[in-house]
Amino acid sequence: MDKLIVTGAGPLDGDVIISGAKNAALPILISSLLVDGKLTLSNVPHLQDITTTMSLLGYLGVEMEIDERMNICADASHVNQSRAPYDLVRTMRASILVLGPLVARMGHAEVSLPGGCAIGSRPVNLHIKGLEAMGAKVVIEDGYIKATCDRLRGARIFMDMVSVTGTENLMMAAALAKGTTVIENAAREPEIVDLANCLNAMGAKVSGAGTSELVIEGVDSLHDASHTVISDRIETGTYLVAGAVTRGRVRARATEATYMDAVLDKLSEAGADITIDGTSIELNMHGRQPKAVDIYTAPHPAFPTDMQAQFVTMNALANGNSKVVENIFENRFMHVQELQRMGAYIDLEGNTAFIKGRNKLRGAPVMATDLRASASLVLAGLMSDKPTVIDRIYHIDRGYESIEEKLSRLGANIRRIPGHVWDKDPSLQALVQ
Ligand SMILES: CC(=O)N[C@H]1[C@@H](OP(=O)(O)OP(=O)(O)OC[C@H]2O[C@@H](n3ccc(=O)[nH]c3=O)[C@H](O)[C@@H]2O)O[C@H](CO)[C@@H](O)[C@@H]1O
Ligand SMILES: C=C(OP(=O)(O)O)C(=O)O
Repeated sequence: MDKLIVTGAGPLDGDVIISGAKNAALPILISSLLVDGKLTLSNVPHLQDITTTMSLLGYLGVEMEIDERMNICADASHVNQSRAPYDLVRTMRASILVLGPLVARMGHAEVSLPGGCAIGSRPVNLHIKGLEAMGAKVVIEDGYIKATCDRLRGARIFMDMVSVTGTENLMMAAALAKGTTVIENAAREPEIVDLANCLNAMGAKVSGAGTSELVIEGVDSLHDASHTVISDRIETGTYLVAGAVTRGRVRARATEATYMDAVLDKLSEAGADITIDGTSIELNMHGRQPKAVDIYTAPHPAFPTDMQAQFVTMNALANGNSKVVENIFENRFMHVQELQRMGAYIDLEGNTAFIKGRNKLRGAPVMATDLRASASLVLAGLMSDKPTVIDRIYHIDRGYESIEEKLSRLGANIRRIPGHVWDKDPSLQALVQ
């Protein structure tokens, strides 16, 4: 297995180009299933999750062309499968998003219960309840969600928890339903708005995206369209925190500050100078140690759970004490144990991490347990006095495009060691003895 080795190398300084948003690109790519024609996408990030989604769509009969700049043309004219097997959906949570489009388009879907980051139990009851309200008959058998319906019909759906993929699944299903669907307590994330914009470009009638009431007037069919995926606000936030942790200066380019109020607000509170100029966001610490900040995760526009782990690392390296409360997922503190191995002072009590900041951490062999946890370990390695060897980095490759190249360009000391090189090199192995 590949590993990352990160060694502290002083303040980061430079520009980083932000990729398209994973969590927008995945539902949008999957929305191609709704069209008897072509969806052409640009600004798609080069990530393992995109490859996984393309394999799944290919299996379902979507023909795909991709160029070297990651422009993807998905042609779903010949979709001939409505079963998404375990092997293709087990590594990625977003695979559940084929459920709504397949029932809407084919009248039938069988989707294996999905995997993804092990950050909580992550049920899909709201996806199922919403489809049932639209007239689908749904059973769970042998690990598969099996849904059937001749034609979905519009319905009034109340989501009793705010669910991002739940809202997306139902929005896509409702686009081809007969009649009008209203989703109450819908998620308001920028990725929801991006999906709605893409669906509307295909001829759907979605309004209210970005508010908690979505109205979708079903249409009989959708048509060819092109769409550019929005920038990744979580990748942006991660590089800005890298700048904060190392007391440096990082300018994130090709991004969008309006998606990021909660995160930018906390970085300012931590003592960063933040300058927004068009599609660039610059963070400058002027050599200062960040100040500890309290964090409470909640659905957008509040502080995103996908930035919690990175802020735990920042607080572990900050001046002062802080608490970080995780309100979305019940098991999203697995990075804490690894950060403790690196010398971080963190006490965990239920869904709250109590953190006492310190100047530096100590490099250690650590294990990536999920996507953002992996990022938090890389950030910790940037301020450690010995090499940090991060194992199981396939998690990070799900969501960060070329992370070692982007960080190296900012001045970080980070190397990817392919598994076969690691296995044959005792000097590398000595780093974890
Ligand atoms: C591919 C993608 O976009 N992933 C994001 C998406 O995940 P995902 O869409 O899976 O997360 P949800 O918004 O659905 O989850 C929010 C909360 O609702 C609960 N819930 C959800 C669905 C359901 O049917 N029943 C239920 O109880 C979940 O257990 C969780 O406690 O939003 C999360 C919250 O911002 C992010 O961390 C993930 O990066
Ligand atoms: C949790 C995440 O991804 P997923 O929902 O695909 O597991 C994430 O992007 O942080």
